[in-house]
Amino acid sequence: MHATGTGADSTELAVSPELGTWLEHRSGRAGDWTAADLVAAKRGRTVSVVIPARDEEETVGAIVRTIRAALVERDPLVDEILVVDSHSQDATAHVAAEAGAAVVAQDDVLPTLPQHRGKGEALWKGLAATSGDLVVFVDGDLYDFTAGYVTGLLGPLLTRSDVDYVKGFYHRPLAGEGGREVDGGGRVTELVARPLLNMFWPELSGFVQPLAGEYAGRRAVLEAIPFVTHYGVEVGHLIDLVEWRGLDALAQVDLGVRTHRHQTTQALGRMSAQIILTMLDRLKRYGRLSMAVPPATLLAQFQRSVAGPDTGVERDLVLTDLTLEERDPLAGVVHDTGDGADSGTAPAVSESGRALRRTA
Ligand SMILES: O=c1ccn([C@@H]2O[C@H](COP(=O)(O)OP(=O)(O)O)[C@@H](O)[C@H]2O)c(=O)[nH]1
Ligand SMILES: O=C(O)[C@@H](COP(=O)(O)O)O[C@H]1O[C@H](CO)[C@@H](O)[C@H](O)[C@H]1O
Repeated sequence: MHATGTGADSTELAVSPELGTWLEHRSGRAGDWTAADLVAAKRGRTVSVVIPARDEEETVGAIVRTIRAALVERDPLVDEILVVDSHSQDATAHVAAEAGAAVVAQDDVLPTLPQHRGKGEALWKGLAATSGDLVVFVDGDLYDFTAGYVTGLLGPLLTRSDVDYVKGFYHRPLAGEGGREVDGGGRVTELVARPLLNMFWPELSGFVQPLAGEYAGRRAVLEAIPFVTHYGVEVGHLIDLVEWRGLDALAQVDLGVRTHRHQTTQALGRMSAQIILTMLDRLKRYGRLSMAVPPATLLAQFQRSVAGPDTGVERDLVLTDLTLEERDPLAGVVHDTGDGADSGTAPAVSESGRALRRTA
């Protein structure tokens, strides 16, 4: 493992031997597997792709069409594609259905439960509303998505039995009015998630893109872990899985380049706070940090005043409640709600989604 850098006393720096070994044998490339190879490796297992989508009418259709053409019609690797319409205000649901995906409104899945907002909620509902033995999560705001994202993520899961969860990684340009910064994307990753993971879970510091929105896992494992309802879902997964299954059950695959719709700095401020709160919760949960006073969850931000200065600082004060919410592992919830037609089956998703039956 080539590394650069010297310590304050000019000693050579190096990652731990465990991490060095992990990087060597748990990092792959999307090109390592062809769709045809993976179809042959399925051996009766099924694959679901879940796309969380809030206001993604511009991009979700092309993503669905790409998966359908390459991995349903040409090589039958993917058995179902579900877009979870996450309170979109645009034509996301229509565009996704036209492209050939099943579509379900987020709140129509397990409707008898209290409802939450957020990306993690959309993912958890997507898991509940699908039935594949392997589940691939793909963001709906990608501009240069290729079928290789899906085959790359499925490769380790279909060809190995000792890997439970695979994260994508990629170069992440930041495209904006000022042009394109080649590796400027992943701002919350570089400024928040990576430093904190290196401090508190150094065993996870080998993940090139710990917040990557493209990842896949075995259903039995995904249904056994909680899903933080907002943007803390990715970092929550990594921490919960490394604590439960160990680093060797996790892998990462190079998917090339990823460009996506970027959020504003203020939105990433809220995302950062959700990720920090998730990590503080896990530090406490796993006994790595005790806190005399729990962190406050009300975030105050300041925006250029629209309605005229009302805060004495000539800006509008924007308050957001970031109380950490998470879904319990799905496996327990499905049995507890018992909404299925008979004991142990998953509750039918509403008619706008898919009538799914899954035995326990
Ligand atoms: O409440 C939400 C927030 C986000 N998303 C989707 O989750 C993915 C990633 O979210 P976003 O693009 O906002 O995050 P970023 O990639 O900017 O970090 C996208 O497909 C969003 O449409 C969602 O389904 N529900
Ligand atoms: O990686 C990141 O820093 C953020 C923001 O990315 P950009 O700075 O807009 O490229 O994007 C990711 O983070 C979210 C929270 O984990 C994930 O849900 C997104 O899928 C992922 O794009």
